[in-house]
Amino acid sequence: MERNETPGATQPLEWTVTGMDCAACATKIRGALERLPGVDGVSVAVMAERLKLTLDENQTGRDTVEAAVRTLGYGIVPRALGTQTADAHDHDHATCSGHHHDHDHDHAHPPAGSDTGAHQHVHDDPADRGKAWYQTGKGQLVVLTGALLGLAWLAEALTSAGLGRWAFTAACLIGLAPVARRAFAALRLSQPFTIEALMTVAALGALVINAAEEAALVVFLFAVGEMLEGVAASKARDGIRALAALVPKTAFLETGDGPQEVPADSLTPGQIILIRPGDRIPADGDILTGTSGIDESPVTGESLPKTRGPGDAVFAGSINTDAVLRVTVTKAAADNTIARIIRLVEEAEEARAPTERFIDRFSRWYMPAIGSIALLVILVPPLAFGQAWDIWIYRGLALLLIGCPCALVISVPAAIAAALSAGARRGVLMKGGAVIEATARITQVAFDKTGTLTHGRPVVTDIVPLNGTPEAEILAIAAAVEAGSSHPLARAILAQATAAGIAPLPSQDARTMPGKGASAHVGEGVAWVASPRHAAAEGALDADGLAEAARLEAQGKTAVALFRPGRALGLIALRDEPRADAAEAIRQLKRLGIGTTILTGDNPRTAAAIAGHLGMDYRAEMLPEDKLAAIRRLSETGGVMMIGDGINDAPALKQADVGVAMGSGTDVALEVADAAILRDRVTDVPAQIRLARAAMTNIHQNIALALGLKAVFLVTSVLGITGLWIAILADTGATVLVTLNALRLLGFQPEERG
Ligand SMILES: Nc1ncnc2c1ncn2[C@@H]1O[C@H](COP(=O)(O)OP(=O)(O)OP(=O)(O)O)[C@@H](O)[C@H]1O
Ligand SMILES: [Zn+2]
Repeated sequence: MERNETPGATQPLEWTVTGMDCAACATKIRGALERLPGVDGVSVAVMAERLKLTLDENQTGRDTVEAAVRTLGYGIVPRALGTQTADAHDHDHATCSGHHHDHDHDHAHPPAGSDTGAHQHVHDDPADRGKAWYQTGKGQLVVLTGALLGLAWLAEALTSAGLGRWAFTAACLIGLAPVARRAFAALRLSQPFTIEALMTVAALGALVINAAEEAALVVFLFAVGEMLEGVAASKARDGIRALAALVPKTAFLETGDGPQEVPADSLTPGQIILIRPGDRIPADGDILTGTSGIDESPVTGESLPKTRGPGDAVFAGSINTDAVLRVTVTKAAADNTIARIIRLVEEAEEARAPTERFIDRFSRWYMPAIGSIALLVILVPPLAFGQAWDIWIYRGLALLLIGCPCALVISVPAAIAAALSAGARRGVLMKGGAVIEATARITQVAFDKTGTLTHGRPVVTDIVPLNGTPEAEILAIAAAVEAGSSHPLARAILAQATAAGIAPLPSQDARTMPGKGASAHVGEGVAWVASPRHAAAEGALDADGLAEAARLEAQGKTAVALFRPGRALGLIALRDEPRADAAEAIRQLKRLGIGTTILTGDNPRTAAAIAGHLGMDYRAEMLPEDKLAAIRRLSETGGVMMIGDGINDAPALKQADVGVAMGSGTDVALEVADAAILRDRVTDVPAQIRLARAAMTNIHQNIALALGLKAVFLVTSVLGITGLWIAILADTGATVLVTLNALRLLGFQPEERG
């Protein structure tokens, strides 16, 4: 293993424990590490099949933790904070770019932020990733125990009775050795109740009561189960990781003497790259020249190519379909959108759902409880009722194997990992199991209007002069005021001024009043662009002006007033078209039994026009704090989801049970909310809810399946109907069934059917 000689010794380190295929193992190690004496500052997160340790850089603590992990029979590799496992360095090159600029520098360049290439290689390769099943440790145990079992059967068939029994005993002991070693290691860390311990006791016990053949079979089946579980668990995770392989390895950098091929992860913001038609885009950037169709399906899940031209943003991993583009790089490889999506989903897999935490606590007493019952079953009938020891020891041992909580422990994380991947591949990102659970319980969805139900690209439709102000002057002053604002209305007004060839006047002291308007010092004094209501409240808009604004608003437009102290200069009307699929989305939500409301800062007439068209409730003229209060009130009656564009709705998004940011490419969208919808599709809102509901149904099925099977075999074991190998088969079977069931979610189609 490679030690992490990171300078800056006080930095917390992330270590990844490898070689674990089973969430139950992970839970066990976490238990052990959390109770290690003399180690502070360790935080442990269980991921699908590995464990992430974060510990303060403290040499003794580090050594203790490392030693403990190794004693338990696992590997441990450092992972410096800020790096990610998302990079595709070890992935199959055949799946990359397809355009053959594969070069030998593919492996040479770690992304910015990782300290050496070697680490990259190490932590991108936890234990057995990418190996065929027979090359993994668990696979080899299966082959070994299987071969020994076969030999033992052969020995029994071909030779006299005695030899067969010895062969089975040998097969059992050899296969059991690595398992027993881990059981003892855990015991030393005061973890007596582990799966390995259960297995070891059961197999040794079976040898004692002369059931050598069955003991060998049990060891073999245990090995098979562990391996299958590992294969299935890594499937759930690979779905999202494969995205990274879509970013090409190299890029054509524009240099003084022509284009030069360089590694994609050496690109830095500001560089200019050339992208040929048919190539995948190697970096996030803005188009400098060229107009082409861009297929963004890997990033946003949107399969229809969109036409993008100068000034538009493009994402790494998208496909440039028809023309040469020159693109200015805006993000280094490590924080391009696709890397952030992958990192987000990986982190989301760590964030445990409430159900998962419950299962965790449950399995902590489950194993000891079953262990005690097994002991009673062994002791009571022979001692109290003079029954034969053999029979009851055998039944007790079978019961012990029932105590294995694998299926239960893996039931939740497997489903969650699969659901997160299924969502992410469609551009619906959810930050963890808790978000999935909350989404499944939503009864109300509140929409912000601008940029969510509408395109968020209003255009100026009318300019109404007041008090004899010329139109050109209205635009010039309004544009000057709005130059300091990023509000969609402000951008529309600036765009209109540019289109009319009017330069904004110089301005100073620009301010914005959230939910009301903007102001600045322009020319002779201060000027405002604000809602007509605010203009009237300031005494600048008279009854005639208000009536004129109302007339525009009744047409579904948004009117703003340009005014100076006590004097209105004009009205500007803007129109923002509803998204084509908004009505369909609202209809689908209703069919899911979910109430819908618009919460908008816009005026009631415009809001009514859109709400009426879409068939939903509305609340208008809401200041940001009113939206917050409205969400709070809605959440008294059930789960509330708030959909916003992630910029000015941050408080409301936080307040809601599930805050969803909508809109492709909005940087904040990925960070601020509980979930993000990357394609501009309102129908992804009902899709997200359907996916979450499907995930919860899946989780409940899994829990019922795991507990149900255990309950059945608990009874049949006590009654002596089923024996040792059925007990272990039931455990393995349940684990595999549960994982396979979870994997169904990977293919879930959240779009409404029929
Ligand atoms: N920069 C601005 N320029 C002009 N008017 C503004 C500006 N900011 C806010 N307003 C006025 O305040 C009103 C409310 O703004 P707010 O940003 O809260 O909501 P909105 O963007 O219109 O709609 P939604 O709340 O649905 O996103 C706007 O309709 C507009 O009349
Ligand atoms: Zn198990």
